[in-house]
Amino acid sequence: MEVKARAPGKIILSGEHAVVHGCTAVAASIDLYTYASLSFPSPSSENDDTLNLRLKDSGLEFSWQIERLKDALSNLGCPFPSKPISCPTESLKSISMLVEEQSIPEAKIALASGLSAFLWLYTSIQGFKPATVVINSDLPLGSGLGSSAAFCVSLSAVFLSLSDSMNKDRSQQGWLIFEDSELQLLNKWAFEGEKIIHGKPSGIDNTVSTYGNMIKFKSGDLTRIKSSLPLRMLITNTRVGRNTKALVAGVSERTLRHPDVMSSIFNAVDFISRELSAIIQSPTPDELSITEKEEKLEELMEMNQGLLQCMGVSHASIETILRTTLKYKLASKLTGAGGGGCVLTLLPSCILLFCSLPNLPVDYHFYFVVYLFVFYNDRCLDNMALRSQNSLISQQHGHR
Ligand SMILES: Nc1ncnc2c1ncn2[C@@H]1O[C@H](COP(=O)(O)OP(=O)(O)O)[C@@H](O)[C@H]1O
Ligand SMILES: C[C@@](O)(CCOP(=O)(O)O)CC(=O)O
Ligand SMILES: [Mg+2]
Repeated sequence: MEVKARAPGKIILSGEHAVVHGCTAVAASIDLYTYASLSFPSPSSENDDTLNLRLKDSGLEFSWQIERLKDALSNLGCPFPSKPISCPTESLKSISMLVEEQSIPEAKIALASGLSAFLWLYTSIQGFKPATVVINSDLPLGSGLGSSAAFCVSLSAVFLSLSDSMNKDRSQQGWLIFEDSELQLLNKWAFEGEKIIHGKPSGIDNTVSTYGNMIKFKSGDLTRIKSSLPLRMLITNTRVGRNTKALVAGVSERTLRHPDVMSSIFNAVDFISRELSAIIQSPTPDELSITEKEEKLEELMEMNQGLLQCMGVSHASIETILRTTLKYKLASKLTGAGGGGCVLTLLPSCILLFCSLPNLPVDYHFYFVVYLFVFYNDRCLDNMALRSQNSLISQQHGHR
């Protein structure tokens, strides 16, 4: 028996970091996914006493004897899929030891927190059953596109879909449909995984990965947003690696040193996100033309970037991209935790109009923009993949 699920990455249009401190942020899912599959061994299989995790992108494979897992995590008792709880400190210590025993190569040590999240989610939802889990991803890891959340959401989806908490009757052509309460449960579990990777996540990344589309998020509450104008964002990867946990901790330390200043900065970001979401949602045409709306969005993105600099999360590589795009009168901001990672650039409709002129190749604007970013770009997306349905899909093959 095998179950598969996928969960998308995201971009944050405004409000990263401030959202950790209770302010509003706006995020959208993107067309890059993390894929997870779970299979249980047949009774005659050789792998019936191990839990295996295969990370296809890094070419690494990890394996734990079920008895070893039971010894280390004996205090957990029965699995509790319908009651997401935070990993207790004692269990996290035991899990860290189980991860250390795997001797991860030094260059890939950042994966350790992902492995810990995996072990916590698996043992809490599925208990101590032998299984094989395979992961692969379109997303660059540690680049601000929410790979950690997509990892936790796709894992929670496969683990829950084979647990008693799922109603298996609601399937369409082999695809299991998650109803609202099940999505909520899965989002809560994914948040617990994110906590292990990030330390203090706001929950925006796992929420947008679970529900798809575009969302406004504040203090754990989500509001779905429908954009009334075609927003196109270029995503540029600086390829400077960084770690969200350290950046979030750095902002919290700065907040302790300068509480009043930081509170004003967060407050300003809150206003930016609220104004940005209002502009995105306001009907077109209204009193503002598309161009006027885009100009406002550009200004808000630039202001948000300035405030992120004040929080101490920009980076020389990000500043280089800001300067480069500014030469072409394009506005940019970092997305995600910053410190490297990815930068967003709004592609206004005047560039897009260019490509709809007769006799111009359809992809003209795309190549034009790619040309601008050729030195920096890892991946160009000309579309934010605004999804009309849940982006989570889980497919069952056969039955146990
Ligand atoms: N496909 C994956 N396989 C294993 N671990 C992953 C995967 N995707 C994400 N992770 C975990 O998440 C970490 C990156 O998360 P983070 O620093 O929050 O950056 P981002 O979420 O922006 O990509 C990785 O170092 C790893 O621990
Ligand atoms: C910085 C933050 O706002 C977003 C982090 O996103 P990412 O892990 O860099 O993709 C943290 C959070 O909201 O949990
Ligand atoms: Mg992350």
